[in-house]
Amino acid sequence: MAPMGIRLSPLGVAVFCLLGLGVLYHLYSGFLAGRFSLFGLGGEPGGGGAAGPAADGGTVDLREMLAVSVLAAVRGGDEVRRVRESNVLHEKSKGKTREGAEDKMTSGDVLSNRKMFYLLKTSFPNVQINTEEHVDAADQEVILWDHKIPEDILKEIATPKEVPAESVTVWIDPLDATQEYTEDLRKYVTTMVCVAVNGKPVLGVIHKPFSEYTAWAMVDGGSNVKARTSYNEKTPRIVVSRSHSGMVKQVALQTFGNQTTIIPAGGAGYKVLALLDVPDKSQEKADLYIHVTYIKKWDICAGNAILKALGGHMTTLNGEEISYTGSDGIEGGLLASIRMNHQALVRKLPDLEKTGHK
Ligand SMILES: Nc1ncnc2c1ncn2[C@@H]1O[C@H](COP(=O)(O)O)[C@@H](OP(=O)(O)O)[C@H]1O
Ligand SMILES: [Mg+2]
Repeated sequence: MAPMGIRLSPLGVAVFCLLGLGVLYHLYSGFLAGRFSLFGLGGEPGGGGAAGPAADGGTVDLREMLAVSVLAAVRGGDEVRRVRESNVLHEKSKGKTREGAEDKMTSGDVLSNRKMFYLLKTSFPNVQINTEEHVDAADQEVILWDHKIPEDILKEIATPKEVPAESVTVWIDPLDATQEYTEDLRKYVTTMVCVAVNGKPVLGVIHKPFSEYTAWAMVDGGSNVKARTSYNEKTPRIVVSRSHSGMVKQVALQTFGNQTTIIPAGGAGYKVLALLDVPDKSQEKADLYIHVTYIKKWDICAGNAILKALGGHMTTLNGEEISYTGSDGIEGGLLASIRMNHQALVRKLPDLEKTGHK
């Protein structure tokens, strides 16, 4: 008999205990989940005060992401140079592009990809990374970043810029201009990293391994590269693909007239650098970059971010902004310009669907 005349039935006690256990389980599992999400980030439990989406993957600092992206592009570039200098490229075809060109891959692509991917993945485990080449999970490499931000970045970008990790998509091109790499046309080759936030290109790094030149920029942050002082809008020099050209020459001449100079060149990274003030002697200069065939986001995201940071534009030929999330490909061609009236250029260009110039 219980005190004060209350009788406890065995069933009531069992239900009460079960309810108590349920409440304890609920409280404790929430507590553990909170701790693990913080440890996954390397943060201190109880510190920070992050809210919203940060509860899942936490935040990342874009200035740190820029430092690691530059390091990744340089380390990948070292592999690209080493393989080229060894003259053993192990060239393979991944298949054909829609237009029937060989889609090539070499040991330079694979080894650079491995370095770049794991450096970024180890440093920022919670962000989505999309890369041109397959990553072999059985061939992992743990490369640790020393958490040093180079002086030139600190000088341009004075404070950290935190964004939710889940808003970030990284695009890696471990070797742009693979076709030209196999032809030993070294000046066209670049390695690239791009960081997009909510699909918008925000950080871009383009590295030329054979000239050891690196261009980087952050939208609303800073850059180590500038636009040139003048561009020819009337009869522009137009840089175009030499190996995936489609009807680009016809489109350019039809739009700007026969006085326009066409510069065929390899690599989307190289072609964006052609629009900027780049000290590298091997770099040709152009006023516009036009592409009409299908292209992938890792080829263009870094150039798009750099142009945007410097006040320029990269859009489809219809003038639409490109979103760097979701699918890999871009269907509507490309127009890249800086210090020009981009929308006026878009209006000048023919509609490729109607003219059949795709
Ligand atoms: N029609 C197409 N289909 C697939 N990839 C294309 C393409 N046109 C261009 N590209 C890719 O975009 C990059 C720049 O091309 P281009 O030098 O012709 O301007 C190259 O990247 P990779 O060398 O990284 O493969 C190339 O393969
Ligand atoms: Mg590429």
